[in-house]
Amino acid sequence: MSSPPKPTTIPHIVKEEVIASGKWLKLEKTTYVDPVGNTRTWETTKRTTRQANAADGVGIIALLKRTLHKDCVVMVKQFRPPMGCYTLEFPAGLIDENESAEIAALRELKEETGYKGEVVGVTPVTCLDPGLSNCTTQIVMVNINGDDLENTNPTQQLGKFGVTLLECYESRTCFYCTCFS
Ligand SMILES: Nc1nc2c(ncn2[C@H]2C[C@H](O)[C@@H](COP(=O)(O)OP(=O)(O)O)O2)c(=O)[nH]1
Repeated sequence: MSSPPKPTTIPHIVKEEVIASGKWLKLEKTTYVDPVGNTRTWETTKRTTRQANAADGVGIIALLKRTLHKDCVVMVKQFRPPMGCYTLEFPAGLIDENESAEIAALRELKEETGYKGEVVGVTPVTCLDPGLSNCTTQIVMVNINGDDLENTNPTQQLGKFGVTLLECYESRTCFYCTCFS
């Protein structure tokens, strides 16, 4: 005879204790009740910089549009200390205090690539690595008018990002890309 099923429980957080804290990140021990009613703990990382009611950061899918060129997705190459190597990424950054995702995206795009863009869409807040961290992001879609004089010779404000353009083979999708710098 099988044992009777445990009653289902609404999972919830019991307490969050800080184990270690730095300037940018903290490690917490999260005590929670799981969906079958067991009390358990989880090791959780969080950013210390999170603003109330906002995602931690933005990721920017920026499409460079120029006459007589295929559209290009703008990527940045940068050295990432946690990886110990260079990575090729969508431009991204943290949302500042009192900043919207849209404004943060245009600011970060300008800083990292020199391009001035126009927001054409933004996703809801989404988590990034929920088994590790409560970090969240919003993906912001941006068009760049590459024919605009201020976008013909963009200069980065921070000077530490390598800007790479991925050319779109298909005008409607950007899944098949070739790389030139
Ligand atoms: N996780 C983590 N994040 C960091 C650390 N130092 C800075 N950051 C954050 C702050 C910025 O939003 C972003 C880039 O920092 P940075 O390279 O010092 O850039 P910047 O201050 O030159 O713009 O990363 C750091 O040591 N760890």
